[in-house]
Amino acid sequence: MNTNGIAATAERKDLLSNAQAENEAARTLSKGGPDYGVTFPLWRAAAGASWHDYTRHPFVEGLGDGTLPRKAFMRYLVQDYLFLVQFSRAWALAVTKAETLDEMRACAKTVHALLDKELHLHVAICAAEGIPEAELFSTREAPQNIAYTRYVLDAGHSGDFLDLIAALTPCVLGYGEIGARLASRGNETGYADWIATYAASGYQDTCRAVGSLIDSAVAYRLGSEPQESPRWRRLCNRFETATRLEVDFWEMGLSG
Ligand SMILES: Cc1ncc(C[n+]2csc(CCO)c2C)c(N)n1
Repeated sequence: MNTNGIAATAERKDLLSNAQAENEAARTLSKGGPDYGVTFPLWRAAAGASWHDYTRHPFVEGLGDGTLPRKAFMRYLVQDYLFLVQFSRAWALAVTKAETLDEMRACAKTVHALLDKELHLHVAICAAEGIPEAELFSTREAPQNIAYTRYVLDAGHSGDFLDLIAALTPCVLGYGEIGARLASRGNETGYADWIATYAASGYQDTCRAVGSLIDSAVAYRLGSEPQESPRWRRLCNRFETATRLEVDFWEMGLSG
């Protein structure tokens, strides 16, 4: 093959991969979002309109088109710092509720990522706005923040690993879905860094890893037909309740 032939093949491959990427995006949209495994899409479908209210909330749309007032974003971000502190505790609880070493490792990794990466992002943005970390830590928690984080912790304390994971899932995978969708619109907004954090391939990989953790945890405890288990409905309820608490969290950002 001459060099032109090689170039033409490379170009065709590019065209093909673009077409594949577009097909993938179209399939993703028609399904209501990325799958991240097999359990998550079932829980998402069972949550019905609540999932839409969470992932298409006006706060989210404002991030996407840049119309979200900075004051609302900062109110959200300061509360989110406190939220992440409680979520680190919840993932640490998941380490103690785990039943396999792989589960323990996956949850411990998330605790580490939260404490050593995600929290720093919030601290850096707040520092740039003149809010020091000590002030963040001593801010009063909003009732919506208390309701959500303590609901998740209670799901873990009163239930088993699956109860806790079902309550943790909307947070992790919902942000993956929101980030991917907002980034695919390609708007240049003041919130591009926030969007890029969750659209990044690193975070999308995390979402797939968490999706696979959920699938294995469900199969390990409920077998190959989990939807037949008497526990299935309760897990769907946990997922939906956490989803509704995410909606309230966005509302808190817009209030005041
Ligand atoms: C209200 C609220 N919900 C979800 C997230 C996203 N999030 C929370 S913890 C975590 C990492 C793994 O658990 C991610 C991505 C957030 N920051 N704030």
